[in-house]
Amino acid sequence: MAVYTDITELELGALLKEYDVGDLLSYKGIAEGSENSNYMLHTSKAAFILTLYERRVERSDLPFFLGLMEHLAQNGVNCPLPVHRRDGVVVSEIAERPAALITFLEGMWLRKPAPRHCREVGKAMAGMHLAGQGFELTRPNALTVGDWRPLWEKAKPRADEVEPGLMSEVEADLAALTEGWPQDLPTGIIHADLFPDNVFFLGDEVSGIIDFYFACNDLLAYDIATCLNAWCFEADGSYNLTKGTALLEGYQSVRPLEQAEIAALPLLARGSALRFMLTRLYDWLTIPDGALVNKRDPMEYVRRLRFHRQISSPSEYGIGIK
Ligand SMILES: Nc1ncnc2c1ncn2[C@@H]1O[C@H](COP(=O)(O)OP(=O)(O)O)[C@@H](O)[C@H]1O
Ligand SMILES: N[C@@H](CCOP(=O)(O)O)C(=O)O
Repeated sequence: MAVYTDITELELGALLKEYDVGDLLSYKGIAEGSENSNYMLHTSKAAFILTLYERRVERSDLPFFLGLMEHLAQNGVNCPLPVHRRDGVVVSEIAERPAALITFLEGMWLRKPAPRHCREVGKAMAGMHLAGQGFELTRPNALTVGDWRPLWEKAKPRADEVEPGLMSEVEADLAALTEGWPQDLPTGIIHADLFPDNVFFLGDEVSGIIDFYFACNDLLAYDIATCLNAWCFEADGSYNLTKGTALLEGYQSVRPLEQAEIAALPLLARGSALRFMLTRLYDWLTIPDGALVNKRDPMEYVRRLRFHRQISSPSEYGIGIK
């Protein structure tokens, strides 16, 4: 689930008076998601999502996230559009949380994406990277290579509870990634959490991208690495080369990769696997059992890490260097 904060009809009715969105007809909490509280709203004019920002979202980052959605939507990306209040402001407050009203996107996320969907998400991601050019605000990635060590130090003492030997295994990854992390690759706006649950489809077409709350300026190819991890592995932990090839071909049909980006993929994929393993591990160890929050299995990403460690060429992901 992700409804950390309850809101009353009275509070919501009062909030909606600030907007020109009609009268409240119904609202309900949305079980999916993990970071923020989300409510689905129907008003006499349309359907909306109200997000209350809860966990890893800093209030000072909201102008970046909401401004980015507006910029991307204006530049051809199907993503939610933040609704401005009558006074022009987009960040409101309800139940002592910062909150924003955004437009509702049709579609559903795919539990079992096929190669054709991976191709489409590759295209959509490249389109988003191009559309991000020209966005005037910047935000450094708060979960990149230099941020992994402090997160790891918090989880490390109990890591072997999850899997014996994990502590030394991760230490070796951190050392290798810190040493070899690429610096001189093309940068821009990345989504940084483009998992299947953040991409909506209508039939076989991408109908929208949501959840920009990790978006930042970073290496564009790092976003691709995250997608390879999130879209191209099977439930048994094996890499699906057909899906990887489709995703990379889809991406390149919109934005061809530089040779250096292709060469860096194994390291970037390993780094991205470590990043998601670390946040999952931290949550796994700190969120009490029985809490109404989706706890995601860190071992899924430990297995990805093991796969990336033994890669000797990007061709194993489905792309060759010329
Ligand atoms: N703009 C939107 N249109 C339709 N549904 C949305 C929209 N934004 C969020 N949702 C719904 O809310 C769920 C959680 O949203 P998400 O942004 O992923 O939350 P979190 O940041 O907590 O992970 C999504 O899986 C989807 O069902
Ligand atoms: N995608 C991340 C967790 C963030 O969840 P989201 O619901 O905000 O996409 C993971 O799988 O670890």
